[in-house]
Order: sequence, then structure tokens, then C-alpha cells
Amino acid sequence: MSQIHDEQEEVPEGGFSRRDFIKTAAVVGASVLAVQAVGTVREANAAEETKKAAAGATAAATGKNALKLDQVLKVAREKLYPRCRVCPECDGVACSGETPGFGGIGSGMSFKNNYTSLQKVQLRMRTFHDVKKPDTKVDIFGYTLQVPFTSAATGGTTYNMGGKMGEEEYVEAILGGCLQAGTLGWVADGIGDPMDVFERRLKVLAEKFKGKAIVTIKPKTQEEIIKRIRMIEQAGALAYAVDIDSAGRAARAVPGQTVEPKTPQQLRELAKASKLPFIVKGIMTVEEAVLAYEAGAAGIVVSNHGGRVLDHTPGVAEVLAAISDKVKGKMVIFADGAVRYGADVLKLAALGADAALVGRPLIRGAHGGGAEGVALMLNKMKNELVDSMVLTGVASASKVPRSIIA
Ligand SMILES: Cc1cc2nc3c(=O)[nH]c(=O)nc-3n(C[C@H](O)[C@H](O)[C@H](O)COP(=O)(O)O)c2cc1C
Repeated sequence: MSQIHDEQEEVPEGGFSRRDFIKTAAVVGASVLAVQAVGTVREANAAEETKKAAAGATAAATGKNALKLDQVLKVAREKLYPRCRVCPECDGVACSGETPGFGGIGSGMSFKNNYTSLQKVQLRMRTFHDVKKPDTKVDIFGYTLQVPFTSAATGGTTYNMGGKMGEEEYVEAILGGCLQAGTLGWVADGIGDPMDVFERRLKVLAEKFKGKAIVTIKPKTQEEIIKRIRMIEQAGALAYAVDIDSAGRAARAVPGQTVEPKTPQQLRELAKASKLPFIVKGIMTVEEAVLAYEAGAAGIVVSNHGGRVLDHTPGVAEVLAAISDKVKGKMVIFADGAVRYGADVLKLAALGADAALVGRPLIRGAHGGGAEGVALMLNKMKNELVDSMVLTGVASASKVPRSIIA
């Protein structure tokens, strides 16, 4: 028997790997839905479904009808396919390599590593204590969040999400849903977004939400970043961030859309550029967390950008504890990457995060039910978090001991 033949015999039954199976199943499932929704009837139905989903989401958020989550996900699937297949588990398998889109870059390993690394963190169940009503509140930059998680910064409604929502409508859904759920949203800055898209997002933030959000800026030239920091101040935002991990396209940046890695001196300049807290998003090593702190950052996001920028990075849950051990208490530590359940938030908190960011699930919430859909997702996670805190004996989300990890 040849070597090749031996290897072929290793392939699971039917010649399909698990990944192939899931990808195909997700495509077939979504295609059936897409076919069902063809034509003008589809548009009318989708609008009607969104309305129903939003109404359902409101009911669910108030505890009246928890089943409406299905409705929101159904509408999200119709609107987001093929960019997102709304898989039962959002683990980066079916969409691997789909950037732009929802996937992780290249092999998709960095996204999948976020998911699997969080799965590997296991919780020690403890029930002999008096924690019945845990406190989920945390204070971030003097602002009290009712839950230790916020939205992540996500943008590109056309090239990433398929164009069923406009950028302003999307920002309104994300920020509105976050505020309904007692937390904050982040405003994104896409790599190819012209200035007017950035301006329009800030207009929504200023006029509809009195600036209550954190705004990200791509790692453009210093001059371009500082110009945007002034606009963010004008909008009354709470903090500004640079997603430094978007610097990968430095070598092939097109004029006007330059992104670049930053030296510690340049980071210092950005931190000093405003009185608002400065956050560096995209830290994956202890050394860079320390450098960000020394440069004057008020916070970091431990993140690999949802696995979308560099193939084969570790998962966030693998690197977070070491980073937190070095800088906890000196600056705010956010962390993101495959946070899907309340228990995931608790795990990241035990590893040292002050708050988690939630990306892909809220894009689905926004498309499936607007602000109410986003709030529905967040409230579901809150309920799961509360249950997890009770079952691990954690009284406060601001003091989650590492010892709850098995
Ligand atoms: C469709 C999409 C668009 C994104 N756009 C941005 C962006 O413009 N700026 C940014 O800093 N991060 C962006 N991110 C990364 C998120 O902020 C976050 O790091 C990541 O989504 C977290 O992982 P999760 O989606 O698995 O929860 C984007 C992620 C996705 C999925």
C-alpha cells in the first residue's frame, strides 16, 4: 500500500473532514434559507421579519419570551448569508479564510485558536457559599458598566457584512443595544473607509448617544490619527483606541490609506495627544503590554483582531494570564476573541480581563433585530454570566479569582 493510500485511509468516512462537513452543512442550510427568500417577496418578508424579531427581542429582553432568539438568528442568517452562515457554534470553522467577511485570515487558525483556547479553560464548580445575587457591575474609566463586557469594534457593513445595513444604521443598532443592556459600545474604523464614513459614524455617536462609546482609529500616519482624535473629542467620546494589529498592510498600503506599525515614541505621542484615555487594541505579548503601559496607554485590548490579521497566533485565552500578571491594576485590560457565552466572560475575567469585548454575535444581533437584537444577545450573556458566577461562588465581576479555573 502506498504512502498516499495510507494517508487516504486516515480520512474520515465519506472522504470528508469535520471541517468540510460543517462548511457544507452550513452552506446547504443557509442556501435553503436563501432560496426560500428569493425575489421581491423576500425584501418584504425580511422587513417584516426584522420588525417581528425586534418586537420579540424586546419581549425576550424583558424576560417575556426567551424563544425569540431563534427569530433574531433566522433573520440574521437571511441578511448575512453568505458572509455569515450563523452556525450553531461560532468557532471559525465554516468561514475559515473568509476575510473580508466574518472569518479568520488564511487557514483560520487564529480565530479557531481563540475559540478552542477558551473552551479549554474549565471552571471549578462551587456551591457551598452564600453568593445568590452576584454583582455583575464593573467600573471602566469612571463609567459604570452593568456587565463586564461591551461590544467589540466591528465595521464594514458592505465588504464584511454583505450590505443589508448601512453604516449609520449599524452603529445605531450596536450602540443602542449596548446602552439598553447597561454597557458601552465601540465604534470601528475600517481600513479602507473614507473619512466621510468615519465622520458619519461619529455624527450618530454625538447626536444619538451623547458620545457614550469608545472609538477606534486604524494605525494610520500620526497626522491622520491625531486629526481623528480631535474629531473623537468633539463627538464627546469616552476614550479612543488604535487597533495597532491592523498594521499588517503597511507594505502594500495605498495612498491615503497608509497603516503602519508604531515605535514606542510614536505611541507616546498618541497617548499624549488627548486628555481622553488612550487604548491600544491588539496586544498579544507581555512585552508589548508593558511597552503600551510605559508609553502612557490607559488600557489595552488583548486581542488578535478575532483572528483576522495574522494566521497562526495563539488564542487570546492562552496569552491573557501572563499579560494580566504583569500589568493588572496599572491600566484597564480588555480582552476579546470568540466570547460567545456568559461563562466565557467569567473565564476571561479569571484570567485577568477587566472587561470582555463581543464581536461576531452582536453583528448577528444587529442584523437580526436592530438595537433590540443586540440587547437580546447581551442580556442572554448576562443571564449566563450570573448563573456561572453563582455556580463558581463569585460575588463580584470586578473581583474574579484565578482559582475558579480548574
Ligand atoms: C466583521 C468584523 C469587522 C471588524 N472590524 C474591526 C474594525 O474595524 N476595527 C477593529 O479594531 N476591529 C475590528 N474587528 C475585530 C473586533 O473588534 C474583535 O477584535 C473581534 O471581532 C473579536 O472576536 P469575536 O468576533 O470572535 O468576538 C472586526 C471583526 C469582525 C468580525
